[in-house]
Amino acid sequence: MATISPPVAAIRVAVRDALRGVRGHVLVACSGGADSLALAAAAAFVAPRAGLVTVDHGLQPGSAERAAAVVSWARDAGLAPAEVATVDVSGRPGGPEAAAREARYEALLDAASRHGAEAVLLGHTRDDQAETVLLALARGAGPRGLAGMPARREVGGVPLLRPLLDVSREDTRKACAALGLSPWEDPHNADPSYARSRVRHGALPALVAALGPGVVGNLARTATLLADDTAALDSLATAALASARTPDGSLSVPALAELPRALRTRVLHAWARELGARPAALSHRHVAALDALVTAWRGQGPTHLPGGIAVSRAGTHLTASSRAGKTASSLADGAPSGSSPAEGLLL
Ligand SMILES: Nc1ncnc2c1ncn2[C@@H]1O[C@H](COP(=O)(O)OP(=O)(O)OP(=O)(O)O)[C@@H](O)[C@H]1O
Repeated sequence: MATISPPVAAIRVAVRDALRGVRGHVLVACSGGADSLALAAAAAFVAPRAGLVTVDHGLQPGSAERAAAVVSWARDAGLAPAEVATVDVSGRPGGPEAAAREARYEALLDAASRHGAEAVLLGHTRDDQAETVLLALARGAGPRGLAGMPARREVGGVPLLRPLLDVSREDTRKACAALGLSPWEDPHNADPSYARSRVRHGALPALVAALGPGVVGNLARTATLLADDTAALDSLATAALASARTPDGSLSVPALAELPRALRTRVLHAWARELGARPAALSHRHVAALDALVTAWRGQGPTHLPGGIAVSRAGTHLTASSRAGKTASSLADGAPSGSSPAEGLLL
């Protein structure tokens, strides 16, 4: 009897576990790299119905050929539908990486809705999670950033699943080798002009050399622990925001002032997003300035948030207005920043 290689088996188990309760059709987002190729091969084996989408960003020579090769493999592997989504990344805000990511997620969500997929599967591994945590630590992120990438997150009504967050990158490579698959090597992954690449090839190996091989798994575990804490605090903050709200859409300063800082800053962050501040542009400085309107009030002027929103203290209320002259309640109703569901997604 043929034996299955342990990495292939481990990845199939991880995918099966992630799909527990999913009866319908799922789509694998596959770049052709080892991680998502191993994921797609496992999904073809364990999912009741799985298809594949590969996004062609048109940013590298040969990207169309790569996409066509991935789709051709997927059809042979029994994944249906298997399709290329071609995206235009020009004219989007942020750097080229952020633009490509946003365009990619939009295309994936669009494919999911066209095909009525119950979920989209992404190939992020434990190593990607450890890199994400290190990058977050280095930029001084709070618990939300240190919580890394969620195993499940709903965006625009579509669950995005990451079944491989407990699987090492080495195992996805071994699985591909065991299955006779030749993954595509993304040249960006080795390009030292990207911080993630420097973490992958420099910082993380140095930490492993200094502290031992458990570092990668431990960083990833930190993300899981903080994700639990963050989810609990977020639900408390949602309730606290509802209690601090007044009928005209402003927030009650006394209600905010009595909250512990950890909750208050979450409430203010959530309110700023609701008012239309783009998540990617909203920094801890904006939230600290909002907090000062509550806790360090000395008659200061308004706090300006990304998206042309100004928040002022008026007596015992925080009120918001936009450059266009809208007030807090109409701002919150209208999602004025034009943000897409894919914006602000953590990769
Ligand atoms: N061009 C693409 N088309 C479809 N999905 C993609 C594409 N690029 C990335 N993805 C999805 O996002 C995940 C993370 O991609 P990223 O490039 O950040 O990591 P990676 O470790 O290089 O992954 P991989 O080895 O699968 O390319 C991939 O595993 C895949 O699910």
